[in-house]
Amino acid sequence: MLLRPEDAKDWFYKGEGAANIVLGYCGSSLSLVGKVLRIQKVAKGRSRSPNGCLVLSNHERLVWRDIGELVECTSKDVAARAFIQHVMSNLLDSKHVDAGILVHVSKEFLEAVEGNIKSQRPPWRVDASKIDVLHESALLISDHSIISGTPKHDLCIAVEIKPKCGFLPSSEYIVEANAVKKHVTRFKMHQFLKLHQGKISQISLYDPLDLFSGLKDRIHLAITALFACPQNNFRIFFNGSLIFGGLGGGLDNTVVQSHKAEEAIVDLISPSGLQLASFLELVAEAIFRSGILDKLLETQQLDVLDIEGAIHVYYNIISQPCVVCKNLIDAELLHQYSFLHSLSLEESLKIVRGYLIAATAKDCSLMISFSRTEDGHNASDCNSASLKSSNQCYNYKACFIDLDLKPLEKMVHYYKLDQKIVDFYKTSGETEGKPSILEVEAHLEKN
Ligand SMILES: O=P(O)(O)O[C@@H]1[C@@H](OP(=O)(O)O)[C@H](OP(=O)(O)O)[C@H](O)[C@H](OP(=O)(O)O)[C@H]1OP(=O)(O)O
Ligand SMILES: Nc1ncnc2c1ncn2[C@@H]1O[C@H](COP(=O)(O)OP(=O)(O)OP(=O)(O)O)[C@@H](O)[C@H]1O
Ligand SMILES: [Zn+2]
Repeated sequence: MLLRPEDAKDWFYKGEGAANIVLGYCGSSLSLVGKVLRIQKVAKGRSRSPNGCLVLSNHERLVWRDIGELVECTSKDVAARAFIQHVMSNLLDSKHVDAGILVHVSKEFLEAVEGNIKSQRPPWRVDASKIDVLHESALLISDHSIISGTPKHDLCIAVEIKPKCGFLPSSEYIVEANAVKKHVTRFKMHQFLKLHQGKISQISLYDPLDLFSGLKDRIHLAITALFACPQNNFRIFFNGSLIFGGLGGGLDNTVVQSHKAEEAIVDLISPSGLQLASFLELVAEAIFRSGILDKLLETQQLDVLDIEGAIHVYYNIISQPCVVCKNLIDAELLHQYSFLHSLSLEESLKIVRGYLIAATAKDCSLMISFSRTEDGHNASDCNSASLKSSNQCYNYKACFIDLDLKPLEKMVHYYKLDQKIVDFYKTSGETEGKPSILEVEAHLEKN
């Protein structure tokens, strides 16, 4: 399949993250109805790697050497697809993962799309990046914000949740000074840094440990907190269009969040038989029943040593002196880390592979779409959830998105960011259950 300039009018802007733009389909081709197109972006002013170049570095090819299709990739799309298909899909269950298929896209098609969607993209995203028009392929994926086959007269509501890390690390390689990491979630600590950096205007009370708890009431609590402060962790779609949450993947550029928006959501949702509160309850019910987050948590826990351990092992792989150990004077710590540096290459590769897979699992999103069951019958590929309060049964379908491979060279960034988050939390975060100065300031500003 080749998409030509005359096809561009059938694709509309659906959203974007740091690396990709996602388009929805509004044309009439049966093979495209119910699909989205995920197109790669390139940072403005940054040159792209020429076609034909291997996507992975030599060290990355070592880490992923068991996955032949991945190591030989000369296109990011092919690599993304291979990683999802051969790694993430096995871990998360293929029924919740769609690796997509590659379609050819002409330069003229991409240029036409770029022109059509420009006004809908968040300005800061337009300033930072554009569609990579020299890229010859894009990924065609099922649109997870709708349930295909939903009768025309019925409605489909979907949520997108970016759960982030759902466990507290317990690695023995976490230094005593950072012991707080074992008690406070990374999400919470990161909130304080983001507030300080002006990336968010309010601390979210969402607790990933609630969402991953496996307990219905705590899951419900988490969903309610996400709704109260969605940032880039929560969105609602109505018949495939975003009605609540931030457009463009930013942290705090929420398009619909006012009280009015809440009313609008209620209006929109009620024809499907749901009120807002029941809808949030239904989301919690689906997560609880499906157990879909159990596998995500297991995959996140492939990060066994925490970045404070994995960073040393990373230096084994790239065969360079460990920058962390170089700056250490504590003999006991040096001794502890010398064990990590004595690991074999095979053991080191396994640890770093696990860390990178876990990093993908900590950053992906979950989309759950709902429609009413017709006469109590389930759609063939859906599960169902019902609400005690309304006695109404709903079909739902849950899928993971954004399962991209993280670059090996990001390990150093991960280490630095981790230290920055903890250091900042220790100096400015909550102390002994009392709100921090930052929280108080944010509260005062808001009121
Ligand atoms: O490091 P984190 O936890 O802040 O995660 C980054 C995300 O920030 P978040 O805190 O979720 O707002 C960040 O999200 P935003 O761009 O802020 O919406 C990206 O998902 C980034 O991944 P990548 O660089 O695009 O591969 C994410 O980077 P990775 O750490 O997943 O590589
Ligand atoms: N299969 C899909 N169905 C429906 N909507 C989708 C799908 N894939 C992506 N989207 C929408 O497009 C947005 C951007 O997609 P995605 O997260 O894949 O981009 P990204 O650039 O890889 O993100 P990141 O910033 O995490 O790297 C998502 O947040 C979601 O709202
Ligand atoms: Zn070291």
